[in-house]
Amino acid sequence: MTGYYTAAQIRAAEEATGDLLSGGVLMVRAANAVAGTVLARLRRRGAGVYGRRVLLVVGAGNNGGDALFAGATLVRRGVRVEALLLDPDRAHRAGLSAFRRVGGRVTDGVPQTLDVAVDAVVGLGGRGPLRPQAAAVFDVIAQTGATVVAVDLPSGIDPDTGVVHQPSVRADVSVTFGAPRLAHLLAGPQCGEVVVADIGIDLPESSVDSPSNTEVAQWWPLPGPHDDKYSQGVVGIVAGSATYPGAAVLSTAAAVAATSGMTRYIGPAAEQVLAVCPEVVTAAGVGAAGRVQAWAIGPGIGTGDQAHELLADVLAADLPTLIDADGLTVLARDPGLLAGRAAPTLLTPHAGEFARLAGADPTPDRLTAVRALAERMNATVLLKGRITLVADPDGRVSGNDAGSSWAATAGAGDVLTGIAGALLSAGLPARAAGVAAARVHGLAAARASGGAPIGASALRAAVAPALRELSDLRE
Ligand SMILES: NC(=O)C1=CN([C@@H]2O[C@H](COP(=O)(O)OP(=O)(O)OC[C@H]3O[C@@H](n4cnc5c(N)ncnc54)[C@H](OP(=O)(O)O)[C@@H]3O)[C@@H](O)[C@H]2O)[C@@H](O)CC1
Ligand SMILES: [K+]
Repeated sequence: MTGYYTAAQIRAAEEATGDLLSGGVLMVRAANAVAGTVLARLRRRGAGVYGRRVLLVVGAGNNGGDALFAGATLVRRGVRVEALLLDPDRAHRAGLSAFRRVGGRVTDGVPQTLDVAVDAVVGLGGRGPLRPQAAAVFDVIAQTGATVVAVDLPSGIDPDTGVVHQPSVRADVSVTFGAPRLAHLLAGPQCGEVVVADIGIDLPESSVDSPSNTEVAQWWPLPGPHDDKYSQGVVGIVAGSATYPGAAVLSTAAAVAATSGMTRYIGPAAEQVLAVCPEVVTAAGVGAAGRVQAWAIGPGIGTGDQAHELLADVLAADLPTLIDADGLTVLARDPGLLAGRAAPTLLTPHAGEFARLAGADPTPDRLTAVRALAERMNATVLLKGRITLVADPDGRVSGNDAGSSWAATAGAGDVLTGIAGALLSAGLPARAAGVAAARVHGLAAARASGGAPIGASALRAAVAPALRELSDLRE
């Protein structure tokens, strides 16, 4: 599990090292990591590092200090390094003299040919967008095609909220120290590859995390020798309408693909569902469904009285329940439906449904927004997006970077509902079910796409192959 931290948590851990911080040891370690990353990127761009060109864009604080010490190391390796000081009077003193001592040069402009640009404008002390002078420098850098290495995190991105201010730096790689910051999850696409260097600081367990693929594989309920259809979970799907049977087919078929438990379907699209998945057991209503271990309700059910009645029936059963799409619209009008529930509830809104439930858009600070809604609804909330965030009412959050936006297609949410519903029925806690489903959804989308746009049917069909690949990671 990778944990993500606030700037305050990182600063407290640095301070706890005492002499290591005040004596500059932490900064030397950080600088070594920056130099190592720059050297690795130079090699990736071509043979040898001698004579290759690197520009350090240096701001007023310790983030710039990291770069200047790293620059000194690079100069000693024969790299041609120049430093552009945005605020010369406030540039890190010791760093600048170390850089100058070995022959590092200070410059006013961006060289025409450049291999690597180091963004050391701001790190944990950064607030707001890139200021105009720095923004102009990075505009010119973009034209050189240089690899951009961010020290700690790209400048112009808020370390704690991940808000990507405009303008800001977009990095190919971010090298950070001790542990990743919240921004590395929340603004993942802007950070590029994230390299975490050990500088010898100790951090407590984080309340924000993201599982590895191996962890997701280990959570996934795969049948053992003593399992039967009940021990693998029975999920009841309430979805679709006579006019819109597609949502029913997608969510039910995804549930069938996700686990080897049993899938029941309740709704008016039974015929269409059975045509695709004959293994599904259909029933006339929630009360007549027989044994169910978790419910997933919402896609395509409409938002009228009948949908309200279905949702009320499902929630009254007090089993683990996922609510999506139309189900969320109904719930937003009558949040009292959740009152008195003891079983876990997982709400899976996209930004628009989120706004209906919360009364406000989840952006720009999605982490704070999703936590607040989870607390208020006393339910686990999965906020969809390129970065999916799943918050428990107690404030713990798990995130998933889909790695691409191929899954942003009509019906993709129905597929997620089926996968997460199946995991709930197998007994996974709501947050784990949500983040694991989001991970497999993203892997399936990448697999189905291969670089071309996809529809939700292709995504659904790729769930099984994605799971097969994942199960190879189980120990
Ligand atoms: N402490 C240590 O030994 C270690 C520290 N480490 C490193 O230090 C970094 C934290 O350093 P830090 O605290 O000095 O803050 P930092 O991010 O450099 O900002 C400094 C100044 O920038 C300014 N500024 C703010 N926003 C701005 C903007 N948008 N655009 C332009 N300027 C802006 C603002 O000053 P202002 O101009 O507003 O007066 C602010 O005071 C950390 O990320 C890591 O890299 C590691 O080496 C481990 C050991
Ligand atoms: K930076």
